[in-house]
Amino acid sequence: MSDALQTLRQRIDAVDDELLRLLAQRARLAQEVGRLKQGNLFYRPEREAQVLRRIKAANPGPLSDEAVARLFREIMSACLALEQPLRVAYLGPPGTFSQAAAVKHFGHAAQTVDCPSIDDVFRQAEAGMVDYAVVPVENSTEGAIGRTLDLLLDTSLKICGETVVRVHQCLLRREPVREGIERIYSHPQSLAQCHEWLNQHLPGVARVPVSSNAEAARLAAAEPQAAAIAGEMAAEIYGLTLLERNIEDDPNNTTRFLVLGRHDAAPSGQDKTSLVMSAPNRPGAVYELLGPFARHGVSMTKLESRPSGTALWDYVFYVDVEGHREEEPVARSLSELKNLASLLKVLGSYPVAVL
Ligand SMILES: O=C(O)C(=O)C[C@]1(C(=O)O)C=C[C@@H](O)C=C1
Repeated sequence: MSDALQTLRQRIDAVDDELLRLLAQRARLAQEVGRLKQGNLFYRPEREAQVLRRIKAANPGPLSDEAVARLFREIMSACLALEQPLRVAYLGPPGTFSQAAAVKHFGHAAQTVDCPSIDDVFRQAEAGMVDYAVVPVENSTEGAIGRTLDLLLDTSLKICGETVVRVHQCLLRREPVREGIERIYSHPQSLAQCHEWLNQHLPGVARVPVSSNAEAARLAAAEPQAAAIAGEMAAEIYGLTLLERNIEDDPNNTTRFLVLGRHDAAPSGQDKTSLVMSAPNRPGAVYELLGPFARHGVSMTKLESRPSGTALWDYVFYVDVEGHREEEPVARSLSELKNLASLLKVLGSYPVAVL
């Protein structure tokens, strides 16, 4: 080993020792916070968002803001696990983008619990079998996830966070070559998202829709002539070779997930409030529902309508606005809306996704 290399590695070792000492100091402080919180909520989404935002703003480089935020996410995850280990339900099986979303939001110290359906994810959290739930709510190419919106209408759970995952699809196979693939398994949405790539690179190969990308990976692991389209994490879990990365036709393909718990979040300084409302059946009623937000200068970031499920042509509106329900402009808008809407349910106020 050259002298220069040896010296640099010695200096890295010294920095690592110092980092370790500081991490232990941070973990002990978090334990003290945990003792103060006894009987209260341990997971504090607003505080975590503030820590990550502060770190990104203070980042001197050369690591990217994203990289330092990911590191601090894991540090907080490990510190929180000392206070209270968390269980988080997601739409399984293991290896789905929902699991990636749960890990991205809570870090690797949280225990993720796979559920067979979105209904089951809600049920597990409602019944207190898990502490939090992570559910997909919208995709940039496919639009709203209807089942999640429908379940939000009746649940006792509150939205306490959001996270956004870039959906990068990969071609996975047991054999390390592209030749000889006879069929490709994937979720119908993923097959659709990779339509052009498949036409160009694997024309004539049968596309077989299955219930999830992870299920596709599981099947491909058992069949030498098959391949799967799934996320990178499925390759490791199911022992497959990653033949091609980023084969989705739209490179910005993104899914937004909601974090649900039995509480929402305190104001973090940069928040969203989600609500669902419906208008009485008379001319101009829907228009009037939007008035309070306009009058109080509250920006709307999403408006989605769904059949109410009660009467024909009766709709409910899912709305996201900027700001926290405890902050004056949103609070005033909501109190005016109470008199205008035939249904008004605040689904939660929560920090805007940082990572
Ligand atoms: O500040 C707190 O309330 C803590 O418990 C500490 C800490 C952290 O590691 O910074 C850990 C968990 C919480 O979700 C938020 C922050």
